[in-house]
Amino acid sequence: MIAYDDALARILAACSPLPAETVATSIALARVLAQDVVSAADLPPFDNTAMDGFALATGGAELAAGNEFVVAGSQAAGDGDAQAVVGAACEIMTGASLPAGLDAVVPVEQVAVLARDGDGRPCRIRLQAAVVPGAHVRRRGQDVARGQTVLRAGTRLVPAARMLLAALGVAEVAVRPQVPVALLSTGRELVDDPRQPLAPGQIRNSNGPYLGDRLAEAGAAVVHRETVADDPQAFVEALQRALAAGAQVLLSTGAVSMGRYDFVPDALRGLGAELVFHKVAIRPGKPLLFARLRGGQLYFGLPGNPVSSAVGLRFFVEPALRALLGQAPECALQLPLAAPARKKPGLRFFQKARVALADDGRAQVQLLAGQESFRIQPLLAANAWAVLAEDAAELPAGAMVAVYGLGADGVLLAAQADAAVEAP
Ligand SMILES: Nc1nc2c(c(=O)[nH]1)N[C@H]1C(S)=C(S)[C@@H](COP(=O)(O)OP(=O)(O)OC[C@H]3O[C@@H](n4cnc5c(N)ncnc54)[C@H](O)[C@@H]3O)O[C@H]1N2
Ligand code: MOO
Ligand SMILES: [Mg+2]
Repeated sequence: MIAYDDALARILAACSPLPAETVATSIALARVLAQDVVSAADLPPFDNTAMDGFALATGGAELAAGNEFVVAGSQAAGDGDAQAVVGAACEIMTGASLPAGLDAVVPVEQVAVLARDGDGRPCRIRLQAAVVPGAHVRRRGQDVARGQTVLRAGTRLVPAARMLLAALGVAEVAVRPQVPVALLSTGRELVDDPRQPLAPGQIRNSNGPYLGDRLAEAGAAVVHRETVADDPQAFVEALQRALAAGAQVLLSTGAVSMGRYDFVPDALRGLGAELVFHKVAIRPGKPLLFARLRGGQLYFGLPGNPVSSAVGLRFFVEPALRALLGQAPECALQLPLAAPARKKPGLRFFQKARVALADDGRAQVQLLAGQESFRIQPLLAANAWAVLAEDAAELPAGAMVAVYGLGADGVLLAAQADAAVEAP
């Protein structure tokens, strides 16, 4: 049995980033950048006004209230470059480029219109408030300067990133491919079809759907999915179908512990795989296995209990996916425990947890009731995983513990720490 940190180091040593591919930005949502994005443009692309009003030349000094201007010209969003009439103001609409020679904008609410032309357009105004140089002007390049690195390799393209790429006119991006993953559920007791009545001794396959959903969020594409009974030969055939489908990472659930039908380790050895480790000093999920297949593919044998398989995915598979996607390892938040806790020393515990706000408004972490690895329901109350160190035994309230989001896909725990939803 090895320690978690050792297990993780061995996994990461087996992972290098998948070769990059170029895709249209329009279809790149949730993909991970393989290269930095350097802006080829300024944003905003030209000086423009933030307010509807009148553009003025201040001459570099504040214009006092009471100043009067003739209004010559009108500039709206979409109009091209314009030249100001010397000494005159220009009517201007939000987003319009600033006529050359003008450097400040006074909002329409802050002027008195002294005269209008035959079409009702203002032709003479008086300032009702002082106007400073640069007022209400959005400068070219104020948001993004040309040549600036706006997104780093390893960044997931969330909607805000795509908004920026769209604003900059970036048509294509170099990204990592989604990691092709196969999902094998083992166990003759498992039933996949929710309409099929259960015979005595049968249960429904709950790990398969959970892992499939989480894998999609974590940047993987499930290329093969199969449920096999406790039959080593059927398992080997399923594994070969997974490889034929192009899987680079294979996950199985079940059949890795001490039982008569826990055939996965031997079946892998029979295929010439290198068993990198089997059994880790953690709870839940202790019988977890990691192997490299003959073709170099990564194999994770996740224990069958539902929460054990979830922990295996979150703390073993997801770090591997991040490495394959060229992403840096995650950092944990450190948050105080809401209540004292006890645990068995020697094992690292991964606990269903809820980050919530205490009365003083600070985030704290609550370890949920029902930590047994067969209990799915507490996962719904959880918004985080709390990790209790190997050497810890008695943890007082307020002790700092490492906290991770439910998935590694970058949801900020702070955002999840909403006090509105109470833990049961
Ligand atoms: N003598 C020992 N027995 C067990 C040990 C041990 O150290 N010594 N470890 C226990 C721990 S911890 C775990 S975790 C499990 C791991 O078992 P396996 O990985 O071999 O998984 P199975 O035996 O196939 O199944 C375990 C459990 O999970 C249910 N299961 C399996 N697949 C699914 C699925 N897709 N959806 C829902 N539930 C699933 C299965 O029916 C069993 O109840 O071993 C302990 N035993
Ligand atoms: O570790 Mo098992 O995963 O406790 O149920
Ligand atoms: Mg078993």
